[in-house]
Amino acid sequence: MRDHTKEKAMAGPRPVVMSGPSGAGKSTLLKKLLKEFDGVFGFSVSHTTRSPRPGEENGKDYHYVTREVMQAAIAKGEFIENAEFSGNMYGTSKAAVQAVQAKNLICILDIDMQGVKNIKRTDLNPIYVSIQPPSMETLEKRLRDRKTESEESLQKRLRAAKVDMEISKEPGLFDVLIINDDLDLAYGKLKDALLEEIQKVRDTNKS
Ligand SMILES: Nc1nc2c(ncn2[C@@H]2O[C@H](COP(=O)(O)OP(=O)(O)O)[C@@H](O)[C@H]2O)c(=O)[nH]1
Ligand SMILES: Nc1ncnc2c1ncn2[C@@H]1O[C@H](COP(=O)(O)OP(=O)(O)O)[C@@H](O)[C@H]1O
Repeated sequence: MRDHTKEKAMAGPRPVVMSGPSGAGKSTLLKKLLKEFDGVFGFSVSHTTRSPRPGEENGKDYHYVTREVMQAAIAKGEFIENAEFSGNMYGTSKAAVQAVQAKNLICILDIDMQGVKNIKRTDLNPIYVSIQPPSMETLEKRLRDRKTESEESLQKRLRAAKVDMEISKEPGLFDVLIINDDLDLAYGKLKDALLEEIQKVRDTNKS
């Protein structure tokens, strides 16, 4: 039998996939994590064809590209996964994940349900975390209060959210399911779920 121990160790820490409806609080939670655990987590910067929101930075929140550029890159095999969400393209490039893993950090991917299903077919072997809102009403309120979406975009996101919330119940799809009601409580649960990996990275990077 081949010894995979070394290969696994060389592959570094397990990535973390965060998924859940738009407006559930994924960005809020992962930003807290990146801030508190600087030098432990790194964000996989996706590509998207949607326009940047005020305050978002190219290369930090997303790589903002045209559909043509994105399609060409996908055709060249540069993406691990890609999906169409609410009328825009989104995708994780191989380079985005490699950039984080090269630093021996836990790579966080913020991806939709199609992304989750496609990542399951790869050898990335992440921890799958689902972030869910307490209810559709709360989700709608949060999305409206965020003031980033047009009415049309908001309705598309709410429709996608209903589907997401149903599929998320599928047994075995996620390792951890967190209801983001009280933010501090949800963040505490997220940290608890990732504690073991956090400790591993700290131990490895210390020595
Ligand atoms: N499959 C996939 N989904 C992504 C990727 N990047 C972002 N998403 C998802 O696309 C959806 C829309 O993201 P965004 O436009 O930033 O809106 P927000 O979730 O409302 O902040 C969310 O469900 C994200 O998780 C990606 O690289 N691949
Ligand atoms: N636990 C919470 N309680 C109240 N508001 C929240 C909570 N978590 C996130 N929010 C707010 O809800 C909105 C959606 O959160 P966001 O992180 O952008 O979601 P996502 O990245 O999943 O689309 C944001 O305006 C955010 O500040």
